[in-house]
Amino acid sequence: MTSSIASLGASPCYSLLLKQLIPSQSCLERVRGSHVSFLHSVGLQQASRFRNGVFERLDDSQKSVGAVGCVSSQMADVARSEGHGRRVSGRLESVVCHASRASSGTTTAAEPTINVEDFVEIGTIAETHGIYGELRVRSLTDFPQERFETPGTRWIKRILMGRPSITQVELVEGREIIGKQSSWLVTLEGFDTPEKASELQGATMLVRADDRPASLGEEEDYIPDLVGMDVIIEETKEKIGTIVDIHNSGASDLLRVQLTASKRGKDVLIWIPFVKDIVPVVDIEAKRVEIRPPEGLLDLNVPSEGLTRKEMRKEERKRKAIFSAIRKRLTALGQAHVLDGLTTGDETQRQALMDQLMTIDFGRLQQALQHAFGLLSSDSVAGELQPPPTIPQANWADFESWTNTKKYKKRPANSDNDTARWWFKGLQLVADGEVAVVVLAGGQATRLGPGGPPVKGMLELNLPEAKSLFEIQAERLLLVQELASQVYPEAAPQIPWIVLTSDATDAPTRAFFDEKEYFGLDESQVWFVKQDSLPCVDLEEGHNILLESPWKLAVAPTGNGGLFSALHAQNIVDRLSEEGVRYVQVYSVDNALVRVGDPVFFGYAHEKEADVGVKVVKRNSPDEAVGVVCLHKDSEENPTHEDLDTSSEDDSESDDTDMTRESSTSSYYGVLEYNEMTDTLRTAKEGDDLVYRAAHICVNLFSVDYLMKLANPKLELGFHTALKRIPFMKEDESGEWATHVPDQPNGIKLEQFIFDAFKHCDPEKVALLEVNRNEEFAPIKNASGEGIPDTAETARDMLLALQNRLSSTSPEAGQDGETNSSLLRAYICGI
Ligand SMILES: CC(=O)N[C@H]1[C@@H](OP(=O)(O)OP(=O)(O)OC[C@H]2O[C@@H](n3ccc(=O)[nH]c3=O)[C@H](O)[C@@H]2O)O[C@H](CO)[C@@H](O)[C@@H]1O
Repeated sequence: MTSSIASLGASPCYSLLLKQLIPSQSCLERVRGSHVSFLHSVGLQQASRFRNGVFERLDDSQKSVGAVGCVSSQMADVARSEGHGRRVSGRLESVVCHASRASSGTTTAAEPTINVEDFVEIGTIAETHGIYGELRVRSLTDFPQERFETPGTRWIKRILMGRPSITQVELVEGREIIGKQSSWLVTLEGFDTPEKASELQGATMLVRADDRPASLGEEEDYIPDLVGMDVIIEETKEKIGTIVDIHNSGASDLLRVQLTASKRGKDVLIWIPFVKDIVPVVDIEAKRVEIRPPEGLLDLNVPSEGLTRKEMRKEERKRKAIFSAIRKRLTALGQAHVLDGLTTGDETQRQALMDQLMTIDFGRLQQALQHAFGLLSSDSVAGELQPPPTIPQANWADFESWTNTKKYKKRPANSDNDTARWWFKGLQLVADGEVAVVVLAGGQATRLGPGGPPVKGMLELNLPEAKSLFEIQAERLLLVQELASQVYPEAAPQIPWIVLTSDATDAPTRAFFDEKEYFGLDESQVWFVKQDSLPCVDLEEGHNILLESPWKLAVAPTGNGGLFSALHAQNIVDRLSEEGVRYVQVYSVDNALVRVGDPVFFGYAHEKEADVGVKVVKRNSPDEAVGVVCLHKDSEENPTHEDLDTSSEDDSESDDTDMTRESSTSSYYGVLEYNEMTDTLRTAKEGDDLVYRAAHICVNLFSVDYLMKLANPKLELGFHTALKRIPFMKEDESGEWATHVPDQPNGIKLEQFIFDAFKHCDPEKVALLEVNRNEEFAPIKNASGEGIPDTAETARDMLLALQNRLSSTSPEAGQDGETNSSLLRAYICGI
């Protein structure tokens, strides 16, 4: 019972390989694993800590219920996403094939009832392809050739009328699509038109569980074999529970184990890393695994033995009270339909719905809707608009020639070369630990299409050495740290790199950083911060919340402006301030040329005593999909920097009345987003130039003082609406749940935009800086394609062009400052 799992990540020979039919990365990729990713993956950071090779539980008063709730909610998520909900509940549910089978080509009604558990999932059907009804399938199996190329019988699982329906189909042929993720095009008999094939969009493809794949390798196990196995303590031979599922956290596999009721209380589930050190014996014949749990592992999430019945009843009452408040609120908001799932489904599904409801701030949803529709019903660009006055430029051409002289290592106090002066001031701020960087890597990454990676930052650019966006950005951070410590040798700066993630991107991003060993950065300097999500609503009057299933609300991340509430909720701004950080650069992950930790930007903002910094480039054409920076002279009721001086604590008394004061006039910077601009503004010209030509490239800067000010709830950013096609389920008049896949936008996602935070800053404290688009702006917004702008290919070409241009001016060999100069070039090139 004393073995440590701290060493597990280091030694692949400890690993057991899983061949599995549920989502996984390749087996070899999953042999790593560490306590950090394990804890993250099960969401237990707050309930436990790992120290000296031992899992410790935190303060008894907080941990148990929270941790159990957290895990049960995660369980439910995994169960839903992998379609194993019934397995968890331990019930075999008979599923009657529905009438829809008859309309599905060659589907058959030969079997009146089918057990879901007789099948395993091999893929999900993403979309139709071409005019002959081909279907694009995302592989969930380790045997894709066998499953998607070999003709024969397969099965399709859909949710029809709120229930799983399984139908038989015949695979005619299939072929692989080369891309970042496994994806296959398959043809199914009878589905020979796009219309017919579209009936299967969103469905899951199955094979019978007894349809075993080709032989497994040594020490490889088939996940369906593991489920249901007994879990035995190797040392004592005591049975402690049963495996109910396997979850792949990206970095390692985790066994979900239901503890034996008499031992640990009812329905307690724990996670056990599936690595050889902890699970040394897997006996398929005897249907048992033997484990050697590190101290403390089995106690995670188990209700404390110290928790008295009274305390447990108290917790239960508290939970009921919270839930009753949610019910009332939903009823008052006219959204009580989201509770319908509580009267159907099994216990796990109902629990999942309850857990999700408890995580949603419905008051915030209501405010967001009011704000968004207020904004829509009035003219969103009301008030007087002006382009910004003359914007200073970062002049790299001058800077480059300057760095080729022996002055490079000097620290000019007052250079008349602005860019050089800003650069050195910025390096000093870096050396003194006064800067941090945020990468906006939340959202849903849907625009890169089905072949794209799960997270934009993982996108690899096809450079001479393939590198992901995250890697390019991390290297720049390392370079700028190095450059600062060469000029200030006493310093060894570590710039905090804050990674904004969302529900969709959090787990894969963490796993990727783990797998890539933080790209050479110190793990402690990378801080992950997950943004909130809000429910999506339908377009119709009343704006009902859309349901993904009877037990799951459709939710979406709150836009990149969700950064601010996430930073405050997780105390990041306080932490930055305590660590002496004064400026934070915030940039979009999808810009391949972004100068991460740019000393010029920091130095410039510092010199201007700015609270907000905004990099812009000249807008290419009226049709370019970029927001434009402009100055508003507005008259409205919302508070701006002139209405509120939040620096004084004493303001609190007058706050409420201030909020309802009559409108005032003030000016502030903002960005008109490309899809919110009128044609007149978009195309307005002054001679040959566009009037609104300062394109927002989503590389901004905020002082920590200003971030503190934004914590004032009255300065919460407003919400914008994004119209989307959102598949949903709805109960019809006969009480059956039906899936709807709209072909037109039917729903609304509510989003905050990062640049709306400029509004609360005195324009005098906003420092705009024009940079060269060829050097600093290579956005990746679209999936690759002939003539398509802003793709991985266009970004790669820009990086290579910049590198070629700079290498033609390489410093002379042996010249003083050569090393620094080449580091500088590497920083400027980005590769
Ligand atoms: C709202 C916003 O900033 N729009 C800017 C964004 O447009 P764009 O249309 O790219 O804006 P998106 O909101 O899609 O994404 C911007 C960045 O924010 C991140 N993200 C997005 C949503 C979310 O909930 N969480 C999150 O972190 C994305 O990962 C991305 O890194 O970049 C363009 C330049 O390329 C600018 O001209 C636009 O003004």
